[in-house]
Amino acid sequence: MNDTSLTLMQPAVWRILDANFDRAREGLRIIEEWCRFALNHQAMANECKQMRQELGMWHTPEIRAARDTARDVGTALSHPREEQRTGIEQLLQANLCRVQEALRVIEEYGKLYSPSVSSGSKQMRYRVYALESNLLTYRRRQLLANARLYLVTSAAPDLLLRVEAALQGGLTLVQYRDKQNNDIDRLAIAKQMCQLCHHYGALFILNDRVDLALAADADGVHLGQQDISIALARQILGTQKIVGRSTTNPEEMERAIKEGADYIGVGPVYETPTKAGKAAAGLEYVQHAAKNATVPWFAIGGIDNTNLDDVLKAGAPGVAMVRAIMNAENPTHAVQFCLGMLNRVPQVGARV
Ligand SMILES: Cc1ncc(COP(=O)(O)OP(=O)(O)O)c(N)n1
Ligand SMILES: Cc1nc(C(=O)O)sc1CCOP(=O)(O)O
Ligand SMILES: [Mg+2]
Repeated sequence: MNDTSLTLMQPAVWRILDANFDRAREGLRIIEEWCRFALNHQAMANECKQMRQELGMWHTPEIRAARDTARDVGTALSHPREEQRTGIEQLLQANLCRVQEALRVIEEYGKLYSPSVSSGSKQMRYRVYALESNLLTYRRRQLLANARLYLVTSAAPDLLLRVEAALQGGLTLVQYRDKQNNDIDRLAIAKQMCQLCHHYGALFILNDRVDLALAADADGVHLGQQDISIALARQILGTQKIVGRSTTNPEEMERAIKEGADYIGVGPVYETPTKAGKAAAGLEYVQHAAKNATVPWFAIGGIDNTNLDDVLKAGAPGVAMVRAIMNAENPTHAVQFCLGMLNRVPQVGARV
């Protein structure tokens, strides 16, 4: 490229850089506010602030001077989706994308302006990817720590409708448990259920199958005592995903926690046709968990609204249910009722 053509295109390049420095900084500010005021997460808020300051240094007066808002044909353009965000997750995601796109533009057009700005922008884009992954992991762990009711699904002709009804009652944690479909159907259902859960801001966990959890981009997997090790599941899924483990006695609980389970199932509290043949561990095991568990845990097995109070009195901070929700006439009301009871009992100490 010769000097003349460079001079001719310079105002356009500077206008592009100016607009994208603004875009990246604004997006970062929106994410920073959430990290600071909602998550109270100093490290993530500081990372956003530092990136904004670095962008501010690259955004020199000469680039700012190229701004020509009056002639900008793009100021009135907005996508209908920009006006409507259904939840905080979507809002954060949209702004992370906005920052990543702006940094990519700066990286490319920056090559015509300053190689150091271009390469700095590329490095910053990778920092934003890391921030995105940290934010997602943090949100997952928070949702898990705060979840008190866990729906484990059973086969139903209107499975997704029932899960949606339960989500409408305020459920934030769902496990897809399917012992009868083939893998093609399982994966298709898992993907749909995952989307549904995320639409309602809930976590989606897959029972047994790490491979399908990965393929469906689930938030995690639930492993039984006969399934693969927690370490191997992490190796396959990555450190950001949740790995839960069933436990039936104090030894299994201790081992699951030592092996790094993110949460444990504690049961069966009562014998249940959903898991026929498995002896009840009883309320004594719930009491043991209440004293000893150091990760989030859910009492499971035969729990419904007739005995929930006993399970809560034994010290369970959260419960997992199949029939009480899946077979309820109205899953929304069933969830609301159980959450009402669960929330009457204050959370004693930290669950994480
Ligand atoms: C929350 C929760 N706890 C325990 C179980 C049981 O898991 P597992 O022992 O693998 O048995 P199946 O569910 O596979 O029959 C669970 N699913 N969820
Ligand atoms: C899937 C499962 N796991 C259990 C365990 O103790 O590990 S009990 C259970 C079934 C729970 O079903 P319901 O709520 O219908 O009794
Ligand atoms: Mg299992």
